[in-house]
Amino acid sequence: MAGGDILLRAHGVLPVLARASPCLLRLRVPASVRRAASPLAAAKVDIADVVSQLRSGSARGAADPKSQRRVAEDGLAFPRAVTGRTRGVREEEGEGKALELDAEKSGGDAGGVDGSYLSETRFDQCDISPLSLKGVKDAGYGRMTQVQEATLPVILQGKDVLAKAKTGTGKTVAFLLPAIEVLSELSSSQRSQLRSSINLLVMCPTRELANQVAVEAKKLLKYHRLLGVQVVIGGTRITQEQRNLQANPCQILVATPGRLKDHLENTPGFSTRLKGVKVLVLDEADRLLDMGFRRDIEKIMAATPKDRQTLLFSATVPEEVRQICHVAMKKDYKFINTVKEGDEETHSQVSQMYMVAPLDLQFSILYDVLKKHVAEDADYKVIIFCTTAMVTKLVAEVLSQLKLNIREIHSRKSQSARTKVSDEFRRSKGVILVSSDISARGVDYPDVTLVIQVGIPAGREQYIHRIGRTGRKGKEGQGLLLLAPWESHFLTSVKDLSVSEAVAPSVDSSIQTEVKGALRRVEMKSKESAYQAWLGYYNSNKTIGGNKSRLVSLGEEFSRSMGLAVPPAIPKLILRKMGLSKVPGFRST
Ligand SMILES: Nc1ncnc2c1ncn2[C@@H]1O[C@H](COP(=O)(O)OP(=O)(O)OP(=O)(O)O)[C@@H](O)[C@H]1O
Repeated sequence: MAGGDILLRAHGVLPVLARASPCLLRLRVPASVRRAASPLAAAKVDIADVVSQLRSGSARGAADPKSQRRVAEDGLAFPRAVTGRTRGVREEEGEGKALELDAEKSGGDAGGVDGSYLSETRFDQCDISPLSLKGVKDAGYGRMTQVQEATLPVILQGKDVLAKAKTGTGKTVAFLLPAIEVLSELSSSQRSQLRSSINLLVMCPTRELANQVAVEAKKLLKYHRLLGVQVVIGGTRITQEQRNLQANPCQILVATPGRLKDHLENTPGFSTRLKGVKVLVLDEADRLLDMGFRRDIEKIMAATPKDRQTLLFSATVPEEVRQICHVAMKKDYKFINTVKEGDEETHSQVSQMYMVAPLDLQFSILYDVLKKHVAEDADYKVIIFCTTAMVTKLVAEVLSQLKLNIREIHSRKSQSARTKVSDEFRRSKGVILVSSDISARGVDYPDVTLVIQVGIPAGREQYIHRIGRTGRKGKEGQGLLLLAPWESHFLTSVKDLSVSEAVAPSVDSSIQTEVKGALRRVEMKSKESAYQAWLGYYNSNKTIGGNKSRLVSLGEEFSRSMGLAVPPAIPKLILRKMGLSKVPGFRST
């Protein structure tokens, strides 16, 4: 087999499965090699083959001096010597033509194990106030990240900005810092006119993310005595928030859309306060502008002044968002894209694998992969993403029964439980977080070693955001997407990313026995709820939900994977809501 055909990287989940020597696992296949072939087109590679070729040096990994040089050229392993503007940043004005900035000089990835996600520019070389600079220094930031360097001057010019940059590369500071500068430069007469108004409004799709943004804002505001930040999020008592908003009105508000709309409709004086908005930020803009949030966001935007400055940030900007972003921004907005053309939207230092296995083996495979990962890395920190809240609960319960150190987070948990688990996971190592998509975007948990996605992700963007919980700030990470054979069509939507196939391990019988025992100990109620939620999720999937009789048999397969011989009955009302009441094969209560 030619070395160039090898797509499996030598670090990641793969070695766990291959039981390969750990020293080999640090070898890296450069992006140029991975890009040279389509991962999905590649034949399955025998793991022993890969390991032996890497050992003999015939595989084009970083062990080969030539490819080491190539790695350096790609900017993957060594810092690039750069001066001036951020390399590879594409700036585009409104609907106008793309402007390539020094694109020919740009290397490969914006990320790298050595910190090359940072630009050459230090914060103290920028036009920011001494108060902000002191806050930035205290936060421990010396050099700007590439997205910060690229967006700061444009935002300070007062332009609306749509910015795209890879996950974990500092987008929060990129919008907060210039927005704080805009506020701190308001003259004292403007300030007194705007008294008690909200001048910076940041919208986030999840509560955890809103809290995190507020924490980052507090760091930057440390020396800005006149500016304060508040958070309004769902799941907390609105009356308490109303009292806080009244007793201590702050100029900066971070919010989730539903709760903000609630305040707009029910909190006296709130809509007047929004008339003072100078800067509006949509963090995870593509998510906020999709159908789930769009109505709330439009209502909120309509309550803020038309001449505000608007900033849209995300790691993914699908074409549909480009089409509709004029709804939020002025015509001459700038699109700043720090993901170089032809580069992948995920990080090259994250090893991405997919594995296709039947549902009834997936709990055993999951347990096997986790056990090996835990044994290999004492500092393991894993996130497992599941399709729905109730499936998340079930997976967490099964894995807890298997004596793994599990935490569970999803929308059916109380907000206080969510906050507790989130804070604990942020601080900890040696722990596995089983999560629904509430942790998919934005949340910045340091040093996540492995992200596992079980079942088909809601879309390509969600896959990218979920995998982005690892490999942050240039660190290495691993990702595994576990699919059933009938879910493998999803792979076409990530075919341009370096997702390589890993062969499912042959799980030994002792693991299967342990898993069966664990499944028996999980309450029937959890299985019933997971089954209903699972059906709801796949029923609304365009490809799978289209064929109802197939959905019945897939549901039976899922229920068998939970150890049930017969699928649970479903309340009539729920079947009706899912549009499944007339489908033969579902039992109802
Ligand atoms: N200039 C900097 N130098 C070093 N670290 C930084 C810098 N700016 C931000 N960070 C840190 O980088 C981490 C990632 O930042 P952040 O969460 O804003 O990333 P992001 O691009 O918004 O990611 P996502 O796409 O997942 O939302 C945070 O821990 C943040 O404190």
